[in-house]
Amino acid sequence: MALKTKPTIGLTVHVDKVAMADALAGSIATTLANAIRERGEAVLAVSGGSTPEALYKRLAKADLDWSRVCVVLVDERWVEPGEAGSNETFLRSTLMTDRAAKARMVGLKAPGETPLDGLVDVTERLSDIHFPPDVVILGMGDDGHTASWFPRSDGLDAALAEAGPPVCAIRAKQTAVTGSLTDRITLTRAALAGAGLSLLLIAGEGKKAALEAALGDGPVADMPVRALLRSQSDRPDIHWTR
Ligand SMILES: O=C1O[C@H](COP(=O)(O)O)[C@@H](O)[C@H](O)[C@H]1O
Repeated sequence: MALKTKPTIGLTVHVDKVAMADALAGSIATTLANAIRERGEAVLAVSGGSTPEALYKRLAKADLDWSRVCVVLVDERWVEPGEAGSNETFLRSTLMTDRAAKARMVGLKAPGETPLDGLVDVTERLSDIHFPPDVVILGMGDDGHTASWFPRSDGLDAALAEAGPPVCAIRAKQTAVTGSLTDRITLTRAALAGAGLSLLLIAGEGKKAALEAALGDGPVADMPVRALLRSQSDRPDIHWTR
């Protein structure tokens, strides 16, 4: 059961991650099905992280023509599939199972020492994908990053630009909150803006405090999720659970 609380924040609270999954899987599947009916295909952009795991496993069972769904990663660490931290590996073992195994998945890791080296390949890979996606599932870090839009990172301006390429390289700065970070590649705000359904999923008291901070005053560069929270058109629906 989902309870609407704190209307100033606009946060939907769920009792746990399974309840969050049950509450959201239906509207995600319906949005994808509508896109398939209208365009013949649907695009689902997905984040890694621990919060959406139950949702992905639940969504994988949805009665949908998954052969017409393209699943694209929102962001990726610059590691090979199978290596620690790979979002692609996480998605293959959670979402790309059951009925959803028929979907096409587009990962963001390409050959190259760094994300900048791989950018041309990944941009080419994304060239036949319909942007904005029909559904975007985002998470948020304690530092206020979403996707791989890290505070004060090299590449953040490109990530937050309202027009431009769909993907960019990110080199995050090490902070007390995040520790050391692997270089990342991420979809940009330009790619994600205007999605049919945009969801920001967060879990835990720490993330709730981070959300409250992000909803307060301060530079976008300090908590890049603010770029979306302050947007009239691209503000995601926010869902929280313990
Ligand atoms: O670093 C990342 O973390 C966030 C959130 O992760 P969670 O474990 O709190 O759910 C995720 O959305 C993002 O894709 C990832 O790069």
